[in-house]
Order: sequence, then C-alpha cells, then structure tokens
Amino acid sequence: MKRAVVLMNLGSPDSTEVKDVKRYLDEFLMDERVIDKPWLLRALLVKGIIIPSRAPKSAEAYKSIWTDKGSPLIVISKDLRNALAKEIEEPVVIAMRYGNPSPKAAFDELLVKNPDLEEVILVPLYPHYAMSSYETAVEYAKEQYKKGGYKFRLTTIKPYYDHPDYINALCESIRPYLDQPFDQILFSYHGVPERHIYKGDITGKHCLKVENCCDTPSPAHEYCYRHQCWQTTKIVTERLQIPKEKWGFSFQSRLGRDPWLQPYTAARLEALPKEGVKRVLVVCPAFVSDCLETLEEIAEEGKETFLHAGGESFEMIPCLNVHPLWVSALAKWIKEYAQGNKEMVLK
Ligand SMILES: C=CC1=C(C)c2cc3[nH]c(cc4nc(cc5[nH]c(cc1n2)c(C)c5CCC(=O)O)C(CCC(=O)O)=C4C)c(C)c3C=C
Ligand SMILES: [Fe+2]
Ligand SMILES: [Fe+2]
Repeated sequence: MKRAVVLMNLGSPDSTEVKDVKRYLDEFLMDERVIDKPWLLRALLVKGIIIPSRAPKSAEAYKSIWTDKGSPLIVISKDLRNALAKEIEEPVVIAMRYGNPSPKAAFDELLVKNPDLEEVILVPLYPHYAMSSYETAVEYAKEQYKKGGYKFRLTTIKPYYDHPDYINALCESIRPYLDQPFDQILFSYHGVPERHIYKGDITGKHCLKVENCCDTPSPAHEYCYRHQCWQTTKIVTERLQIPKEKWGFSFQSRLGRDPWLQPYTAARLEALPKEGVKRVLVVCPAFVSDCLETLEEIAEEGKETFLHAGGESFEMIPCLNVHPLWVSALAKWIKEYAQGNKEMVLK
C-alpha cells in the first residue's frame, strides 16, 4: 500500500511583522474550539479587543525567538520531518493548524510526487487531547480532506501522553538535567479554560467535579486534558524516581479573565523561591517542539519572574524536538501500523 505521513503542528505567523501576527492571531482565536463563544461575541472580543492590544506585544515576543530560518516551531517541525524521513520508507511532509502550510497544501504536495497515494497517516504533534489543540487540528485536517475530495484514506494517530515510546523519549530527554543539583522540576503544561474541561467531559459529572477527578478512573479521561497531563507527569516522575517533594505541576499561557486550569506557572515561579526552591528546572511536555510558549514565555519571562522573586538558578529543559528517541518512536509507530498494528490509530 502506498502511504505517506503528515506531521501536524500548531503553526506560527509568516513573519514577525504586526500585520502577519494579526492575521495569524485572527485565524487562531476565531477558531471556535479555542475561543468557544458565539461567533458575534467571539468576533467582537478577538477583532475588537484582543488582537489590537495583543498583536504588537506578540510580534515583539516572536522577534525575540525568531531564527534566520523563521519561527522555531516551523524550523523544528521541518527538522523533525527530515529526521523521520531518513528512518521510514514513506514520504513525510508537515502541516499546520494555523498559517502555512495548511493540511490541503500538505496533501497536494504529497500527491505531486505520489499520485498513486492510498493512505495518509496524520500525526498530530500534540501528546494530549484538548479541544483547542489535538481536536481542532484533526478536525481541520479532516475538513480539508473532505473538501478536497481526495481518493486516499486519512488515518490519525491517537494522543500518546502515556505511550511507552513517548514516555521513554521524554524521560531520556529530561534525565541528563537531573544530574545537576536542583530543588524542584516543574512540569508546566499549556493551560486551557476550565470550561473546556467541563465541555469535554462525556459523563457530564466527573471532570473537576469529583474529588481527585484525575486519579479516579472514568471514561471522561479519554478526552480530559488535565487527566492526560497529570498521567504524563506521574509516569515520568515515577520512572525517573523523582521524589514527590522535588516535582511540581502547573499550567501556563493563560489568556483573558476566565478561570483556567491551575496552578498557574507564573504564580508558581513567583512563589517557589519563598518556599525554599532556589534552583528550578522547567519542562513543558504539552509541546513536542520548542516554540514561543517555551522559548519566550518560560525561558525568558518565566526565568525573569523566578530570579526576580529570589530564585538562584533556572533551567528550561528543551522539548523533544528532534531527539533521536522521539524520531525513533515516531518511526516505530509508522512501521508497526504498516505491519498491521492498529493500536496507535483512531478507530
Ligand atoms: C484561548 C486561548 C488559547 C488556548 C485555549 C490555547 C490552547 C493551546 N495552545 C497550545 C499550543 C500553543 N499555543 C501557542 C501560542 C498561542 N496560544 C494562544 C492562545 C491559546 N492557546 C495564543 C494567542 C498564542 C499565540 C502567541 C501569543 O500571542 O501568545 C503556541 C506557540 C506558537 C508558536 O508560533 O510558537 C503553541 C505551540 C496547546 C497545546 C493548547 C491546548 C492544550
Ligand atoms: Fe496556545
Ligand atoms: Fe480530572
């Protein structure tokens, strides 16, 4: 069977110019799975309030991390494509949920060289399920697939937040940093509004309603971002034998005034030195590629917050990026699927 792989990430603006950042933020924040308000209210909020005030600040933030080759998230996604292409027989391309290249552009690029393509395996570069990340990426790819009337089959890799191969890569990417003296390793995940968690609860009565909801078995967990982040943290800390008092769990990147998942990373980085944590390591497992939210929000702003509050040393552990174990995990999933193992794909 003639197959190909699409690695799908979030996307970045085309440049750091305010007009490009505005266009990107407009596409991003007008997504009803990101800002889940009725269209008119969302448009008023996004176009009238958020974009005019945020775009110039975001453009400055992007400038501080931009590389000669472009946005780190795009550059790393391309590097990952190249590394994976060396490990598997199938052609590999990238696609982005917002900005370029779109899934349609990725499908068309594949068809130019592979007109007899029979199946595309979509790999969302998000380990955890969230309406505003994994779900919107997959639904958008499916929408473009249907609109395009493509003849090949589209198959999607499941969230892999607890998959042994992903966990192994994540653990080995963290392990070398644990050799140095540290007081705490903070697992900081991109936040989401609490409302998104309630919405995604298929039981309607579990998430954020039952005490210790994320440790209490429930069918809701298949779609619960908080549970999945918690599981990644628990499995990794157990495997790396990090004692309970030496790790923390928090959520970053809050936007707006609604309550988001807590504790907030910025608040923790501010409080930690007063709690005696002077040397901190931060790891951001919700992202597999370094991006604005890791390189600017954590490594620049977060570091400043922590040191200003009395912290002495701050180190951010890079995302998996093109870690050889991450590349080999992806390659293994594709090879196993081609051999008939359907475990890694959505039904
Ligand atoms: C309501 C707002 C947002 C939700 C919900 C949200 C969820 C979410 N986002 C990611 C991953 C990334 N987000 C990134 C940037 C970013 N995120 C938001 C808003 C929400 N995200 C904004 C407005 C931005 C743009 C930059 C800014 O102005 O702050 C990025 C980085 C992109 C880059 O180019 O580097 C990533 C990656 C996840 C995984 C997630 C839900 C779990
Ligand atoms: Fe985001
Ligand atoms: Fe939960």
